[in-house]
Amino acid sequence: MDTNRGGRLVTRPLLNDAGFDLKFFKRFWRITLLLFPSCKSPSVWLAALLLLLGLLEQYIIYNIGLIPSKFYKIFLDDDSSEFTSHLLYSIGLILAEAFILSTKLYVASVLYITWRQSICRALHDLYFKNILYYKLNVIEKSIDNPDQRITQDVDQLCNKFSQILVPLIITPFTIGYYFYKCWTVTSYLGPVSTLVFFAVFTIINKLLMSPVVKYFYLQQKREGDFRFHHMLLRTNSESAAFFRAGRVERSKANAKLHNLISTQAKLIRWEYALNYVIKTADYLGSILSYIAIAFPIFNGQYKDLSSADLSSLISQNGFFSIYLINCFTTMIDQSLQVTDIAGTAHRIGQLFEVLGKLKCEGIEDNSFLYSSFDSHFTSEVHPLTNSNTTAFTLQDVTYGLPKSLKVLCKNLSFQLTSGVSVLVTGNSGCGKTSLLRVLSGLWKASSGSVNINVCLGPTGLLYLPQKPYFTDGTLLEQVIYPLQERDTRTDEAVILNYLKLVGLEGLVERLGGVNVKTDWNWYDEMSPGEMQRLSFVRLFFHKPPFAILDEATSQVSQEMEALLYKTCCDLGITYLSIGHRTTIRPFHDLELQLKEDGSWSLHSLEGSINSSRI
Ligand SMILES: Nc1ncnc2c1ncn2[C@@H]1O[C@H](COP(=O)(O)OP(=O)(O)OP(=O)(O)O)[C@@H](O)[C@H]1O
Repeated sequence: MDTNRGGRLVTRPLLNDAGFDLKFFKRFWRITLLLFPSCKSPSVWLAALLLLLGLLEQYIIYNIGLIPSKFYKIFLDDDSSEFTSHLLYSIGLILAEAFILSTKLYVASVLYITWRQSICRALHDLYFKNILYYKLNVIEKSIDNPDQRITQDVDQLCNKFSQILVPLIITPFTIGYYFYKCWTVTSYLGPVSTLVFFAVFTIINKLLMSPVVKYFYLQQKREGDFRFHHMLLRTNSESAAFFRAGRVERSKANAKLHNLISTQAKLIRWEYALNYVIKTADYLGSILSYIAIAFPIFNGQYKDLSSADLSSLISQNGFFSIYLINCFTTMIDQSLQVTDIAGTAHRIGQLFEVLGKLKCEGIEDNSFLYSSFDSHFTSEVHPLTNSNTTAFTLQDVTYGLPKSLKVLCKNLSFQLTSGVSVLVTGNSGCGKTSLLRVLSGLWKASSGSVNINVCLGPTGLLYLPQKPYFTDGTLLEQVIYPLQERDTRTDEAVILNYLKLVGLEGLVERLGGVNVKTDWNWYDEMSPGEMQRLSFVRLFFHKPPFAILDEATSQVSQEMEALLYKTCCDLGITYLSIGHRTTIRPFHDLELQLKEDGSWSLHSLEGSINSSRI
């Protein structure tokens, strides 16, 4: 069951989603190899240490369990000399147990973070390779919520597995041992009655658990819906306030709250019944050992024992039988946990599989960091040495929506050469931005060739989208993006000048400097026009020979727009822009007009120099 198809709810992956098929085992094996990459890896040593601590813990628990029986014997024998030594021995055992327990928890936590780091890194290596993150999130929709799989599922898997690993190995042996111990005291009665008792309560528990689990996950879903509604309003509170939308928002929030509360009420009722059964089992379990031992005592099997020895034996048996029940309970808990772990491992394995498949498909990314190749999209990355470089050439390119037969543009041929800026026009939805996606290799052209001769990125062809992208970090980090400080020499004075040029010096004042640490969410702190101006500062800072401007000035005034285009010209940046305003036409040499029927035309802005129609 996956309650998170919409990407905003908590998921509890269940094995039902996966199924125990060959693929499942392959995925599980892949995760296991990541958890234990080699015999000498730290996780193997940590797991071995954990196992050793688990065995020691069992030994100490056994001895602690026998402490009361020994005390009974000491008191009934009136043996004061033994009392002190047994007391010291008991305190020693308890201290040792406390030490082992906390060390075990510590080692399990270290193991958990080691595993989390190695799985997340392996996923990051694939996810951030080229543009796989885009492909997976936007085009390849075969798996849900990759972000949740990386951030939550990996965490759950590592956390649960680190806790369960040792009990999973040890519990079958402890069950066998305490079964035998019970048998030696009460013959078959003790172990069999424990087993029957356990089986009966497990069945009742299981019957009551089903509705509790169902309503628990429904509650999680409703909780998510409720929170999401408040989050949506928080993010868009200004727009809602302009609408004076308090009444409709309140009624929607109340409807979500009502759904949540009614589910919680049902959950509470089922939990009431379940708790009643659990408490009954707890207390009945504590007297079960007396029922089992009553038979051999009343049958005279222990009539030769002194009162002290008999009390001691009764106490011992109490411990054996309660611990046996405890072991059975642990085993059931483990089986539930194993189901969860298997489901989560399946989801993570699936993500690895899809990323691996996409990687093999060879998504192109000739950014400044990487360079690769595919049949429709070729790159010959070279440094720009002369002023007549062609940034890209499109030859007979036909493109459409991914995984769809809808064609947006047919047999398009044109190029972007330095000094000749191109304006792309056309009605909304005709495929202007899609052309940029094809150019950048995000979408594949269905036919024709796209030759990119420069690096996609700040040293070759920089892209400025309509909605600028800002990451977290300082103002300087926004400007130098997608480079990092270690990749480039940054001159704060230059950045400051550009900020002043576009009228953003106020930002520096608010932040206290260009490179002052801030926890700003940049989208909340700036107006859309300011974001676009800051985006241009990024362009001016990098001064690439070519730029793609996708309605990058739609939110600024015409005066500012003219200033931004003029500065591009002054800096020698040749651009391909998309824009609707007629005022930007003078800044371009050619117009590429896209039509809704898939045809196109290319002409000089002073007069047509070339045109084609299909
Ligand atoms: N990720 C996507 N998956 C499928 N279809 C998409 C995707 N993004 C856009 N489209 C569709 O592709 C078509 C062209 O979109 P595109 O963004 O290229 O239009 P546009 O000409 O830039 O429009 P506008 O001027 O409004 O920005 C539209 O019908 C749009 O719905």
